[in-house]
Amino acid sequence: MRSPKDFFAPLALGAPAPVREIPVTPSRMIHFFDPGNEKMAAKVPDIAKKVDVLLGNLEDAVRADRKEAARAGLVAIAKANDFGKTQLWTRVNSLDSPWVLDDLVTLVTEIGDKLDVIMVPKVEGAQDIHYVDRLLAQLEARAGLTKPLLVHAILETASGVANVEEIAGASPRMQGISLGPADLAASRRMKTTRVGGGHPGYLVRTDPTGEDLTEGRTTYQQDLWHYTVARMVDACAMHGILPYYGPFGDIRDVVACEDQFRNAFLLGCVGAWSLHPVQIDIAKKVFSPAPSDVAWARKVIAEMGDGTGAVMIDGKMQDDASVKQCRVVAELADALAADDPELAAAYDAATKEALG
Ligand SMILES: CC(C)(COP(=O)(O)OP(=O)(O)OC[C@H]1O[C@@H](n2cnc3c(N)ncnc32)[C@H](O)[C@@H]1OP(=O)(O)O)[C@@H](O)C(=O)NCCC(=O)NCCSC(=O)C[C@](C)(O)C(=O)O
Ligand SMILES: [Mg+2]
Repeated sequence: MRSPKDFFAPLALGAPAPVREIPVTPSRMIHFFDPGNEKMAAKVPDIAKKVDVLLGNLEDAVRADRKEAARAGLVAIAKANDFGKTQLWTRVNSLDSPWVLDDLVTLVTEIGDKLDVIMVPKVEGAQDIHYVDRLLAQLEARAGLTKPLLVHAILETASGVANVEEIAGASPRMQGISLGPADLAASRRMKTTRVGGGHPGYLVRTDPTGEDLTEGRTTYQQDLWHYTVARMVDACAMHGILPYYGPFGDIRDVVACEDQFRNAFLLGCVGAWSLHPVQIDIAKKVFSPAPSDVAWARKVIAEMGDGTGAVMIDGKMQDDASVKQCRVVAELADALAADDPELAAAYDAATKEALG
């Protein structure tokens, strides 16, 4: 464990100083693509205009014999394009794989100035982040980078969940954490066979009403990921970094995808992954606060004055704590609206109506 006094010191001579605050730029959807897949890569310049984050994936979902092609494809795409405000991230191979060292060396030295965040899969504990932290500092120094790369961990092993607080605080590079429900399910020996989402067998049932135990008993499906997402959100909030729901593998089921994303949004996540173009708009809709919620938040803030005391608004008690929640929603809305005139107009129209 580094001394708190050294926490913000660069880990290699010539490496840029770590950031003190994680930049909070919109990241409602982290859009995954395989940079070695020519069809997908061809769509990337257009997709870049619609997403907050583009992520060139090198890990799972890329076949072993396509790993080098994916890495080279990402280098070529990053060199050939300027994605403007859209962030460019990558997911490198896992730290125990034969590919990760070349992933890091190649990407940082070739396109380190174009990359914002490096996502590290299957993180088990702070030791994995420390390894990446030092290596990135050495490579940044070699590449002459002036802006430090940030690190995002995937929470997808049982030990990662057990150590999530120390992972979140392991380095000033830590930008955020995403839930990885598929590997996490396998690591925990859960009996699901899907990538994220619920399971019809995970339910509670109302009590019997008579002798027949099968009659008239409503069941309610429960959220398999509630505990993990809530714990991840706390760990991230404690360390000033950002939590994300990960992938929803049933691409066809856009309805359940929206529900899963919304649960994560309400619990504190700032975004989710889009694996297919159809999931981009779902994430945009869910992770941009609804105009009616923004209008309500702005109304409470306006009526609460300096934010202290207690008042009744539309029959509901408001005080310091509710105005703080309203500020979370209103500040997020302002940040998103700053780059999105359509959203700005929707928020302003709803506010005008609410304030009368
Ligand atoms: C699901 C798949 C196979 C369906 O791919 P498809 O070709 O069958 O779908 P489609 O509907 O036929 O595609 C229509 C068009 O969109 C294109 N397309 C399709 N997807 C994309 C995309 N993402 N970005 C850009 N373009 C895309 C596709 O190439 C096609 O182009 P075309 O019209 O010219 O023929 C495909 O969408 C895909 O491979 N997506 C990415 C999958 C991925 O990255 N998985 C890894 C993340 S999840 C994970 O790792 C788990 C975790 C966290 O680690 C853990 O929980 O443990
Ligand atoms: Mg995984």
